[in-house]
Amino acid sequence: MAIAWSEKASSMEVLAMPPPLSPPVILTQDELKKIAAYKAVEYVESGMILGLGTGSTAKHAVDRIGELLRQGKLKNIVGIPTSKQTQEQALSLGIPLSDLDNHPTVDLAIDGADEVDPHLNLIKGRGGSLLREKMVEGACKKFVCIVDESKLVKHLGGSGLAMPVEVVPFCWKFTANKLRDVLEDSGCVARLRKDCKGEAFVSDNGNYIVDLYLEKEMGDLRVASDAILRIAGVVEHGMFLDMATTVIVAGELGITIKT
Ligand SMILES: O=C[C@H](O)[C@H](O)[C@H](O)COP(=O)(O)O
Repeated sequence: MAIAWSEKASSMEVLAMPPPLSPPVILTQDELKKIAAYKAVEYVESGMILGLGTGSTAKHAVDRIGELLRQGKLKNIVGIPTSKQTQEQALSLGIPLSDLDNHPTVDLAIDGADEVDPHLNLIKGRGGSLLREKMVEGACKKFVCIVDESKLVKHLGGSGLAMPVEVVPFCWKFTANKLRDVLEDSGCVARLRKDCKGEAFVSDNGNYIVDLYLEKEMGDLRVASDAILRIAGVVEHGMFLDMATTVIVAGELGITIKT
């Protein structure tokens, strides 16, 4: 039985996969995402107000919730989508939807992440949905994050991929330069995210995304978070600190649940 992480955790549960068949079954990354998502949906109970995450992992969870509703195994669910994309998916599956104005407290949210550190801090937003995700997941009693093992990092930014920051379009270069300056000690490079046509990517909220690439660790994440949020022009960043209550990791050797 393998444990994906050896770092400090308040509790850890490792669910062993059956002994490997011969020849061993190699699961794709998408199959691992689906395994994590289905496991998370086991936490859903009838009558819950549910935060519905965004991205290729969360999509499996939303599909599964729709399936269980159709089968009558779940009842009276109200979904709070974290993006227009998830809203469309949920509507197509017949999941009743609402919003935070009408349901300011959410029982449970299930969502993916781009990076997970050993303390369950996350980077999210590489799909561009970080602001609504942070609002919905910040309103949750329980936030179950679902990832395949490729998302595990020793420290946030450690994958070498982007740490997204949502900014207002007005003078975005000014804001991007301020972001770079604030994270100068981490060797920060700031780039405006572009869409497939080479135009500025526009979020569901009409904002731009500046992607930060870090050569070194950010140090104290709370300090970095506060410094970023103090920049006029920043709407929100993709660090989700102390928000996930559970992380379900699917890997080749089984599922690991960290709380
Ligand atoms: O903006 C996108 C969201 O934060 C996603 O939850 C995150 O990027 C993970 O996406 P995926 O499950 O597709 O890797």
